[in-house]
Amino acid sequence: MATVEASDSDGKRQGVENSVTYYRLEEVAKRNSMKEIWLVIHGRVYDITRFLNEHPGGEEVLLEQAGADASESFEDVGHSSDAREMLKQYYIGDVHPNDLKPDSGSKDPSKDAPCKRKNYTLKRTVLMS
Ligand code: HEM
Repeated sequence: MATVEASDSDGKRQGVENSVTYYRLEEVAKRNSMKEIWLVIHGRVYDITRFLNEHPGGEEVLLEQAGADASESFEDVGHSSDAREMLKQYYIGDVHPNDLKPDSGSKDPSKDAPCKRKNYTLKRTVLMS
């Protein structure tokens, strides 16, 4: 696996807080099935395999973004702060610095296809704003 432990250069872990695992985008791209599904949101990598069945927006939209940068579609939906809080439990590391786009991957229209699910409602956004 092409990962780099930030605090692991001498082979020893120096404490959990300082340890970041970096993933290359090609590594993330392989995790694109129901068996294992990773997403990138704002430069962070999430293993959402066990969240698939629990996602209130359904598993289909997550599978559409599997292995890719879902920053734009995640924002397009207008997810609540609860949803953002949930992200933390699926966080596994950061995108490798060499693969980061200047804007952390949130605005590249060629890569970030907007969520393709038709007619999802934004009622939560409206209610909450
Ligand atoms: C791991 C990342 C994600 C988490 C933790 C998450 C979490 C949630 C949660 C908690 C909700 C309920 C509404 C809210 O609280 O905002 C929701 C709804 C929804 N999510 Fe996600 N979501 C994630 C990724 C995505 C992605 C990548 C898409 C792509 C389009 C998506 C599409 C939706 C849709 C369509 C709804 C339903 C909105 C509605 O009908 O009100 N989600 N999500």
